Amino acid sequence: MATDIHRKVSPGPAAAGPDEGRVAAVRARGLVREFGGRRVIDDLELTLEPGEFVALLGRSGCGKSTLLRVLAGLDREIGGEVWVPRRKAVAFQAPRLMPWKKVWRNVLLGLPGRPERAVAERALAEVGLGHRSDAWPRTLSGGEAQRASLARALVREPDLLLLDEPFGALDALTRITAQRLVAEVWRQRGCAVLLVTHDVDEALLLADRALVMEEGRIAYETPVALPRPRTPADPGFAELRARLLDRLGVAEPAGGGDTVAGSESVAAGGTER
Ligand SMILES: Nc1ncnc2c1ncn2[C@@H]1O[C@H](COP(=O)(O)OP(=O)(O)OP(=O)(O)O)[C@@H](O)[C@H]1O
Repeated sequence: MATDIHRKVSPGPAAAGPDEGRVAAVRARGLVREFGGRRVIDDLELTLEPGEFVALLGRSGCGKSTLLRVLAGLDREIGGEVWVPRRKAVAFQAPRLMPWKKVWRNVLLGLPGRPERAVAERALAEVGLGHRSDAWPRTLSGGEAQRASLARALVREPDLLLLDEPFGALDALTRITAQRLVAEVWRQRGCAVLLVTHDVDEALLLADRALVMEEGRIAYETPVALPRPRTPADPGFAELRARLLDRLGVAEPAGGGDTVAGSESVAAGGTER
């Protein structure tokens, strides 16, 4: 059914489709993924600019993880066209560390050549885990394991970092620390990030742009033009949260921020696609 569009993966740090002169970190055109004849991704269009941080929201089962796997090159049974940079890395909700390898060896897992331990140690230091380099994965806390997983992504020097609910299993405090870490890594590295999350606040704290996926497409998007660093108390945050929750079909609890009344203002600032 599908053409193997990964032949079109760009060799450079960014991806440029033949239709446009501009470079982009991700470009998907008419992307389709079917499972048993059911279209989970259905004619999806998506562009990420180099260095852009984009959050992808959507109801459970709408196809977010499927899209991420396609962009990561883990799933090639697709139709349509995708351009992604060669240097890309992915981190999942479960850290997926090999229990029989020490942390630093896990970080280097799958890297081509024979990278030196110092490469792993630099990435571990970047995520605040330099002191656990020699540890076994089972001795790490959930937050530490997730940071090791992020270090494993960072040693790939990605131009595109794909994050699939990386903080989903963390407790609230650890999650805040992990979010700040990702914000800092992104600020320092300047790579494009696509973050799948169920958490609207997380999307608004981190992203330049929030997308809502519905029935296999990007159905809605809104810029998040708030100064950084952000907190949920920032002016404009509550309105954006209300707008996104509304678009996701979730009502805010009574008293939960300055709700947006009426469909006109809900649409204001965002774009239906
Ligand atoms: N390998 C597969 N075989 C068959 N169906 C699949 C496969 N992978 C995903 N699906 C189906 O595709 C749909 C989208 O799944 P996906 O995991 O992408 O959703 P999601 O938006 O990430 O969901 P969640 O937010 O719950 O993680 C689901 O109905 C799922 O059952």
